[in-house]
Amino acid sequence: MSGTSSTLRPPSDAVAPVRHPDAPAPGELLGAHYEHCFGCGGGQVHGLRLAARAGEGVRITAEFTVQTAHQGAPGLAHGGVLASALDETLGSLNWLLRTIAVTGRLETDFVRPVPVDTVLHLEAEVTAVAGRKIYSTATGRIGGPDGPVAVRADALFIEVKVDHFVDNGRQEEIQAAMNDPDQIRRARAFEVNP
Ligand SMILES: CCCCCCCC/C=C\CCCCCCCC(=O)SCCNC(=O)CCNC(=O)[C@H](O)C(C)(C)COP(=O)(O)OP(=O)(O)OC[C@H]1O[C@@H](n2cnc3c(N)ncnc32)[C@H](O)[C@@H]1OP(=O)(O)O
Repeated sequence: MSGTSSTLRPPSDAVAPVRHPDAPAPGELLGAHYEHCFGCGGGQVHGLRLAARAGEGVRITAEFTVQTAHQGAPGLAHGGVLASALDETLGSLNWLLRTIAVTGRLETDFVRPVPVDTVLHLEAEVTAVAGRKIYSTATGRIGGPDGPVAVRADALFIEVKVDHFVDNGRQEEIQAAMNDPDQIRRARAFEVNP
């Protein structure tokens, strides 16, 4: 059983997404947008450490290995962790648009159980853009990149300015990020829009 709510259907004035000319080349490993991100950072002991790669057009591929710390039922991945992996993969599409956007809505279908130690092969794509609204979709397959779909999601991301983080994040981490030239460089990679 699956279905997408009407808020995730692009409006009639939506346009096709455009890959930014300075987007990472297809095949390029994207790296973390923030070292302490639960989804992609290396600084979180139980984080997903999801590794995403730029694809062709406005597509991303990513891999994530389910760890013992990610269990819900015995030996099986927690659904919230799988939703996080989908969310992170969809968030990585920001690199291709060179736009900063955050998840407004995420709808997930859990199709097959995902055991611990499984490599989840994720793929995401921007489907449409309407003003600040970015529509996207993702799948997670098990047993290989062409294996059966275990999870899938549709999402609506909303474009924000860097102020979204500066104004709302805890001061401690914001200050540390602002003092980190590498973090500033990564934030700029999203902000330079023509
Ligand atoms: C020096 C510092 C350096 C920092 C550097 C950082 C670099 C970082 C780079 C990259 C980061 C990428 C991170 C990816 C991580 C993975 C993705 C996540 O998990 S993100 C976390 C979870 N998401 C949130 O925490 C959002 C919380 N929500 C909000 O903040 C607001 O609600 C926000 C920004 C989403 C929208 O608020 P509004 O006031 O800006 O805009 P309004 O007017 O409400 O919405 C705009 C349009 O979108 C629709 N909309 C908004 N939310 C919707 C929803 N939930 N469902 C349907 N439509 C929605 C509205 O109906 C409106 O549509 P109409 O223009 O009128 O057609």
